[in-house]
Amino acid sequence: MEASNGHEIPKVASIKTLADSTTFTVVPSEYAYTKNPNEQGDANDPEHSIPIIDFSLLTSGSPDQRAKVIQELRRACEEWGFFQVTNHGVPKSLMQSMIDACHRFFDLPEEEKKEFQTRNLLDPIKCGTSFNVDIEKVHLWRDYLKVIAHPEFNSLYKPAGYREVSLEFSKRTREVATEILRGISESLGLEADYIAKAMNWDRGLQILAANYYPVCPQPDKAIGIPPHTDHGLVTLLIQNEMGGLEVKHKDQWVLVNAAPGAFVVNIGDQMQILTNDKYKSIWHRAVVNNKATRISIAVPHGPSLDTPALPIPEFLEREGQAPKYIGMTYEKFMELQAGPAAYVKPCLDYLRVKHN
Ligand SMILES: O=C(O)CCC(=O)C(=O)O
Ligand SMILES: [Fe+2]
Repeated sequence: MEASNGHEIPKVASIKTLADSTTFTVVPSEYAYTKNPNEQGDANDPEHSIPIIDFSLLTSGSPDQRAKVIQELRRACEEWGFFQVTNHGVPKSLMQSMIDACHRFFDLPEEEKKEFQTRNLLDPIKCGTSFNVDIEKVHLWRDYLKVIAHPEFNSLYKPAGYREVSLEFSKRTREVATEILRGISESLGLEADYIAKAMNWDRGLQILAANYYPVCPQPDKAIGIPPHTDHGLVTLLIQNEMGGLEVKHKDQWVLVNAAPGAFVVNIGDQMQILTNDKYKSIWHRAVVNNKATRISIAVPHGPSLDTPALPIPEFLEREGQAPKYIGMTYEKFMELQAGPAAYVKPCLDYLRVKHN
């Protein structure tokens, strides 16, 4: 970027560099973000805990057990849009290795990360800081690394071990996501593979999106990721020992206390479209802390890029509903979400059918 006097304006440094470089006692003004204290949920309220789905009963339970879990899944999707998945069979050690590999990437010297800094949304590998430093008003206390793992597997060649670990992690996570999608399909009264077929899941997008949140001297005055919804069908998330994911539930922000080794799963925008608002894509955010670096890996799974999601006809017919959304390819939708339009109103609102 160039200023009017022709001088280069330095790009915003990674927040890691900034946080490592000085002993900050205050959040720099470019990062100042205010949260509404009245919306903070009570962390001790037992009601404020996202539902737990026992994955083993989906795949190897008796038909009765499976039917019961599908009911629980339906309730979790309707009432929360977020749930934890336990007993999924992905080894804790693999999850930990994936977090460690991403940590080693963020720890590379800034010079070595530069080659992966790009602005193009769908580049197979990209790293950067904040969200959209060119247009945003407030910078986020977060660096990221996004690698597309499906339909084509991509990988970094450094740090050592990243390729092997991310290949195994992306495969195993995708298997879990596929089963969850089957369960969600059934919970809507459809064939288990209905959504996968309609969304061209075999060519579907899977992104390994790692977030790095350094220690912040004033956690209440900055934000890791502000309120947003995820663009895909379902996102599966893991994190290191530091919490920070908050979910908007009944107008309050609820901190997700995930069991160690569990996946945190949430419904994305494409699923809200398919279900004509029955399963909503829930607002969530990442807060930062003043104790230790937090790393999360969000793994959004979506349709193939050329597939437009539309409310499911069989579902509409059964519910006697008119479609609430028009179609847009997943690629166009992602572009919309990454651009200035997303600051004007939620992206789903651009697709809502207008009734006169
Ligand atoms: O770090 C987290 O817990 C949330 C990450 C997230 O929401 C995202 O990457 O979309
Ligand atoms: Fe998210």
